[in-house]
This record gives sequence, C-alpha cells and structure tokens, in this order.
Amino acid sequence: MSHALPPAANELLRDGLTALSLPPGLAPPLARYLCLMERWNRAYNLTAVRDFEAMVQRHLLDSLAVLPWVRGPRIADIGTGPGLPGIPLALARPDWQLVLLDSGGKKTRFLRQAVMALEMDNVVVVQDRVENYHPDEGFDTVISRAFAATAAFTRLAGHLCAPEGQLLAMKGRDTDDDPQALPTGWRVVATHSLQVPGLAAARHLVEINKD
Ligand SMILES: C[S@@+](CC[C@H](N)C(=O)[O-])C[C@H]1O[C@@H](n2cnc3c(N)ncnc32)[C@H](O)[C@@H]1O
Repeated sequence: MSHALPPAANELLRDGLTALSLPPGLAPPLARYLCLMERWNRAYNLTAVRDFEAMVQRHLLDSLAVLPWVRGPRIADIGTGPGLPGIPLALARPDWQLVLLDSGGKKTRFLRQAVMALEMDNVVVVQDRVENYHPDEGFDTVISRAFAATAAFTRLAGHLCAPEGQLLAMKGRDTDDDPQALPTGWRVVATHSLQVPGLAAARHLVEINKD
C-alpha cells in the first residue's frame, strides 16, 4: 500500500505544519494515517471528506490547531470517529496518553488497525457510549470534535474530568449554545478562535471548566 500523499496534499501538509510551528518529521506518520483512512473509507464510510487536500486541512491541520489549549498528559477524545482529533494529537505528543472513544464498531475497528500500523503505544481505543464509560482515573483534558452541543457534551462527558480537568469542544462556527444550559457546576471560560492553515471557514474551541 502506498503511504505517500499526492504532491499537492503533501505540500499543504508540510506548509501547514510549519505554520503551526510543528516539526516536519510529523508529516510521514500523518500522511500514513490519512492513506489508511482513505483506504478504509471505501468500505467503512469513515468520513465524507474524500479529497486528500481537503482531508489534510479539515482533518489533520484542524485537529493540530487545538494543541496550544490541550493539557496533558491524560487526554480523552470523545466521539472520535476515525480518530479526530485524537490520532493527530497523539502523533504530535507521544509523551501524552490518549483514550479514543467511540460507540461505533466500524470506527473502533479502523482505529485499532491504524494504531497498530502506526506503531503508536500512547493510544487506547475504547468502544463504548461515553455515558457508560467510567475509568478509574480522570483525564486532564476531555476533547470532542463535532460530537454534541456544548451542554450535552458536558452532561455526557463531564464525569471523565480529573478534579482540575477541562472539557474542550471543537466547533465549526461560533457556537450559539446557551451557556446557561450547562449542567450545574460547569461554566464556559473561553471560546477560542482557531487558525487552521488554509481554511477560511471559522473554527472555534469552547473551553469548559468546573466552577
Ligand atoms: C460526527 S462524528 C465526529 C467524528 C470525529 N470526532 C470527527 O470530527 O470527524 C460523531 C461521532 O460520535 C460517535 N458517538 C455518538 N454518540 C456517542 C456516544 N454517546 N458515545 C460515544 N460515541 C458517540 C459517533 O459514532 C460518531 O463517530
């Protein structure tokens, strides 16, 4: 199987890593991950984004753009789908431990295969509904992308935070979520505007903390 991206997508990836101040050595494993996703997507329908250049921007660079706000070392990615943002984050920070959780069997089957192929030892894949998942230890950051409205994400995943942990919700546009709708004991502390190289569309990161 080829692990090389088409030249234009490869250039976008390398330029994007530079813009995000990330090392160029990340490009080969990220490219390998996209090639695996593209291959499995033919049978498993993992993502609607099928063009390599769009996948670089909307999947890889979008996931990596949140790095400045993520606190490790224990991270959970809820409703990770094909591993977004979890796999790019885990490749960028091999010193962190990530749990990638999804209720869908096709997604977790792909993820287990990808983690093995990429020889990642800092990722655990969990197939479960988040509301049923009760690990012994909490997480420093619980993140999700395109998973649920902020209040629903907080209600479903808040129990996974360590005492000083944070929730981060990645959003496509400025959220019209009502902060008042958050469960008692939680508040939105900030909404950060994400700069994703090459993407004009607005991207946001909502940061939610315990009161
Ligand atoms: C729209 S997809 C987003 C996937 C990925 N985060 C991304 O940005 O491409 C939402 C994912 O959440 C998963 N999901 C939905 N409800 C869930 C639940 N209660 N617990 C765990 N995963 C859930 C779905 O299986 C799906 O893969």
